[in-house]
Amino acid sequence: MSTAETWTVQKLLIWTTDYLKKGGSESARLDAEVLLASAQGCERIMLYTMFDQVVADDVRAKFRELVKKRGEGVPVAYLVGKREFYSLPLRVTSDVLIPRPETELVVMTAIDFIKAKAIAAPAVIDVGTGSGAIALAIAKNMKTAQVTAVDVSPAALAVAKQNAVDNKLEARVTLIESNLLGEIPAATKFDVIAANLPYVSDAEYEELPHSVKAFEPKLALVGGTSGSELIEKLLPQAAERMQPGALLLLELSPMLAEKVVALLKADSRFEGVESLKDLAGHARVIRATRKA
Ligand SMILES: C[S@@+](CC[C@H](N)C(=O)[O-])C[C@H]1O[C@@H](n2cnc3c(N)ncnc32)[C@H](O)[C@@H]1O
Repeated sequence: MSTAETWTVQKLLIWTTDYLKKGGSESARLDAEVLLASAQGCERIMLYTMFDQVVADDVRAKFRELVKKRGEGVPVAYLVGKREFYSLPLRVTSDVLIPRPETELVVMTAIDFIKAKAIAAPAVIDVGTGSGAIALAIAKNMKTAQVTAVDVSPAALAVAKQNAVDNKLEARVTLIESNLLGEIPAATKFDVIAANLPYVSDAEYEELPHSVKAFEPKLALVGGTSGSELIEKLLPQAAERMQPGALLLLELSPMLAEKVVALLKADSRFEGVESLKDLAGHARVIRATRKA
């Protein structure tokens, strides 16, 4: 990206895509577009109407800085400070996990359940809320839902709070600092308990790509020696706080699915235990209902 040349939007995108591809990005063109739109202060789609326009020096300087960091492996979502989840714009910082598309399966299943049961004012809790992704997507789409979102990280809760305010959902979403359901009285009962808790084992953590390990919070990723420790601790706490017929949804690594299904099946308080597959065909979410 030399200064003597005339850099149009199109030329800049071609150059950057090539640069990021060589650096190992699997989404080089998309990365380049998202970063240029951010530097330019416009929607990505607008770039397509600006291909022949020359990019101003100050925009190019901002863009160069972003591309440099992307080249060092910083995830695009952290660079632009946002990520869309279930059509909801969410702010993300390095204090929260970047919401993943697989997690939309949790939201979809919760919404389908609430609709099918025609629960008038569903009480929902999201355990390990991070950016607030699951809690806010359910609240946004279920207008009568009262949603509680807990996380052990105060820094993550601050991000979730901002996202609740930005999306005008703060009146129906209560944020609580809690180690699993420790701060939620056992007398409080929910219709849906959803959790995308850390599920990476200590050994798997070491093998994660640099772009995850170096930038996303370890607290959001590692579930313990086997990875399932937090999920296992949650099961009895959840059983106590579910209405009869209530739904439990657990996102996990496909490698833990069989183990968690077996644990739930062995627990007489649960029934209807089933694993749900993500778009790649992997067992990604376990569902179970509370026996009456
Ligand atoms: C995998 S991230 C999921 C974030 C968000 N729910 C999502 O799907 O994008 C797990 C979250 O659980 C939180 N967490 C870790 N240990 C916890 C615990 N013992 N109790 C409550 N939350 C915990 C982390 O701080 C992190 O925000």
